[in-house]
Amino acid sequence: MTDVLEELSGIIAQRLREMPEGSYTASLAKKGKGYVARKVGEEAVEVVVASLSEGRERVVSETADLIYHLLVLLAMEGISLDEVRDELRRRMK
Ligand SMILES: N=c1c2ncn([C@@H]3O[C@H](COP(=O)(O)OP(=O)(O)OP(=O)(O)O)[C@@H](O)[C@H]3O)c2ncn1[C@@H]1O[C@H](COP(=O)(O)O)[C@@H](O)[C@H]1O
Repeated sequence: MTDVLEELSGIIAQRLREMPEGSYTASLAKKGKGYVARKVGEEAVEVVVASLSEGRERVVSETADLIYHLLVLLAMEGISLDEVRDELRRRMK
């Protein structure tokens, strides 16, 4: 079974290459890396707020938003999930 993060990263990379009409990823990319970076910050704050006061379902939903936006930012930086996996592996005790 394909890893969902891997699959989503592949879809995001395709959207960034093809920039199709109606794609939210393409619309983010058009606004630039600074905008996407700020979205990652906003989504992170939404995870914090959900965790402090909105319950676990909202935490799961906001975490999914955060991970999606983070994957878009990584793709725009040219960083693969494998690079992040390698870094996590390197620091694992
Ligand atoms: N996983 C996601 C995903 N998670 C969250 N979001 C979008 O992220 C936005 C987060 O909501 P916000 O209220 O923070 O943002 P907004 O007000 O809609 O937009 P802004 O004007 O603030 O940028 C929503 O519009 C969600 O639809 C996502 N959009 C797309 N995907 C997946 O990404 C892939 C490519 O999608 P498209 O680029 O749309 O084809 C597909 O597999 C999608 O399922």
